[in-house]
Amino acid sequence: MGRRKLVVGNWKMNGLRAHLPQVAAIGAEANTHASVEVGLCVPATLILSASEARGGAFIGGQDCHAQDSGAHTGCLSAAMLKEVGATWVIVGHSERRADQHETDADVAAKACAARAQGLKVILCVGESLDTRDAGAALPFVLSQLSASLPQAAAADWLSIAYEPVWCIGTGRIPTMDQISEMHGAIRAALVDAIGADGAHMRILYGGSVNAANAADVFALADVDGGLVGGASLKAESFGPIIAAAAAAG
Ligand SMILES: O=C(CO)COP(=O)(O)O
Repeated sequence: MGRRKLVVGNWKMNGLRAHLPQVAAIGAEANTHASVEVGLCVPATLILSASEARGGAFIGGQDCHAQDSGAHTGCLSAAMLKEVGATWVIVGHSERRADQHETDADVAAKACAARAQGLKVILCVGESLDTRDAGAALPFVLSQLSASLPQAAAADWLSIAYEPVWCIGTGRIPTMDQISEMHGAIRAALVDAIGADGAHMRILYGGSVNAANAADVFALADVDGGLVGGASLKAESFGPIIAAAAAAG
């Protein structure tokens, strides 16, 4: 479908100014693989300096509030992220759904708020191990997707990340068949929900992506790239993942 591969690092609560050389090195890797869109979602404290060091990579935030401003101590609006250089933001990461009790409706509202500021959005979905073991992964993820999907969802500003919770930071990944099945089901659900544009929306896989498994994952039909945690913290581990996406075309 001509979908450009998208590979995004999620630094989570990692990174101080001392790590900015890694942003520059990853930005340089991005420049050598221009066929791939590369980004880094860094802690909010690093967005400004990372956006000055970013090279060919875009810089994003890891969450935003659904409101533009107000009495929400400790929260950041999409406008605030944008002002310091973010062009993308992740919403609905499973760690926020678990730790901050974010609901599907919260996630949809955050995505809309980001869109209103002109930010591009990665919306995360994924099942727990219990749900997977109960044989309910597919219906769970599809229902989470449908309830989290923002109004006016469109491929030019929204991407989906399938991140099974049991694969995040565990070194485990689903089988290639399981990833294919889920991405195919998400693709069909997107086309169902938003029409033909759903065929253009990028669907990323996330959860223990590394240099050893990236080529196999990125070769799957409906996998349009990855959302990478631990392996994105250093250019030496993220670079080969970017290269694998470039090779997968
Ligand atoms: O949660 C993730 C990215 O958002 C995945 O993290 P890991 O790549 O460290 O498993």
